[in-house]
Amino acid sequence: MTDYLLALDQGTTSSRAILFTRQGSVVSSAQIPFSQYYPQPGWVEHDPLELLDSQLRAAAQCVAQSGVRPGQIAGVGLANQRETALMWERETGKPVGRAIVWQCRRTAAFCTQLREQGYTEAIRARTGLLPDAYFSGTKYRWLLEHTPGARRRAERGELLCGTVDSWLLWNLTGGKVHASDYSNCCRTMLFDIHRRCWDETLCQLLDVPMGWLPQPVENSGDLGTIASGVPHLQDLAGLPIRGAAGDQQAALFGQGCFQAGQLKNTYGTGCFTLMNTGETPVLSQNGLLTCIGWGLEGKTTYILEGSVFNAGSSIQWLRDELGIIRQASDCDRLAEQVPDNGGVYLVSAFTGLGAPHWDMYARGTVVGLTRGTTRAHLCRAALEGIAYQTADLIAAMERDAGRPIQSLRVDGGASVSDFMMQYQADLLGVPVERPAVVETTAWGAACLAGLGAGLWHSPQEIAREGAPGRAYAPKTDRSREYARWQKALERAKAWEEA
Ligand SMILES: Nc1ncnc2c1ncn2[C@@H]1O[C@H](COP(=O)(O)OP(=O)(O)O)[C@@H](O)[C@H]1O
Ligand SMILES: O=P(O)(O)OC[C@H](O)CO
Repeated sequence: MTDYLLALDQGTTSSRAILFTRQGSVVSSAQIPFSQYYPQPGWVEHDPLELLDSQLRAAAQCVAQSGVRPGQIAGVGLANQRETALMWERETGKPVGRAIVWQCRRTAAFCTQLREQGYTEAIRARTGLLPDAYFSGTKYRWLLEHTPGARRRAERGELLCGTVDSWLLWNLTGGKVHASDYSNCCRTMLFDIHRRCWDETLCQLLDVPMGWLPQPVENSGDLGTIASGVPHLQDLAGLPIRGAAGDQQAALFGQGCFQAGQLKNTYGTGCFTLMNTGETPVLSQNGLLTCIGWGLEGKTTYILEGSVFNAGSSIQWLRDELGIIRQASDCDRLAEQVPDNGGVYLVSAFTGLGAPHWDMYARGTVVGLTRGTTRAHLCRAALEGIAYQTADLIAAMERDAGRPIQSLRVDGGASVSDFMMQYQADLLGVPVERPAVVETTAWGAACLAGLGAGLWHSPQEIAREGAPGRAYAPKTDRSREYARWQKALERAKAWEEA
């Protein structure tokens, strides 16, 4: 019986592989971290070979320890850190330079120039994005401009480029497939989300040759097979790759948000909130991004997306920089020891504020301190601060979508905080639902592969078995605290001078 699905989840700090049953139980998993490179302030790079090697080894280890024979695996699904851009030689497959990671700010000045030259609306109308260094397009441009001979070689077809999904597909298929799925393409600032193709005008504006880019493909279907000779994967040669998506969209899919209006928030280092808006793209009036969730059998599902740049990272700050907790879970324990926040608000704008505020010059702020403030109040303020920022994002989504949300599905490492989940439900006034097993990104990739392999015929047929998760019903009215939060937010805004 080919009843298993293998998900490869290539993330920003580690590569993971999880083998699932078709009912969604985890049979086996493996995780391998890799190096981060910070060659200059604000720059972040990855070594493409380290990414690949860690991912291949994780896959091999996961299957080897599972006791499942490769022949029992119906399909492989990929999920990946999005926007990270790289290039490699068509002939040898060797990477040319390092990958420029999504967090890297090296193209910020060029993006400011695009805004000043009045391109914001044209970019937004076609791509659903705002000109920002976050997206891949200006990273591709940078690679071509700063690598000797690259532009000439790219134009001759000697070099290929892509995001991490393309790099994995190329290597897994032994150089047969140069493609990128819609959910990754739409994060480049070069992709027309309405026509679902690369946009000639934007490619010209960013000086990126169109022939250099991978072929856009749907998120499920025949994406190739694992070639013989792929390092570490000799035993997996011949396995079909049947699904791929950017990790945040994969998580939305894995959370089962198939209906318009359903949304999820992932609480990790930052927060990523995605709402399914159905088959019509909704252009935000409130600073959110419009993207493709997935393309399946000719139908495109669109999403609204917003992110909080610093969420779980504020807990890391309390631990590593202030030293007032020893481990993240201490933060919850302390927060629960005080009856309220004691008037303390922590705005974690360490690197500015993302959607819906978009303030590059905001900075982290703690207000309301008194001589009675304890570390428990600070811990509580940090957790509340994550929930307030999520509430700000969701309020913007509700305005754009023109309807209130019914519930919020959550996942990610920081979603284990019971205190924060309850506070989130109180603030939003709707239930917050956390699945028992929170590896929704990998499960989303597995589901896309399962659809491509024919295990199910539509997303609605996918049913995950297992222990139910936990739902947090709203209990306490937090409108007074939320109003005070808005005041704290104003104190954090426009702090740094340009
Ligand atoms: N009990 C907890 N309460 C609050 N935050 C937590 C808790 N446990 C972990 N975190 C936070 O979760 C984050 C890690 O989540 P994870 O989903 O692994 O992030 P990422 O994928 O961004 O690396 C860290 O920033 C950590 O501070
Ligand atoms: O690798 P993650 O989980 O931090 O996700 C990164 C996002 O895809 C960036 O947009």
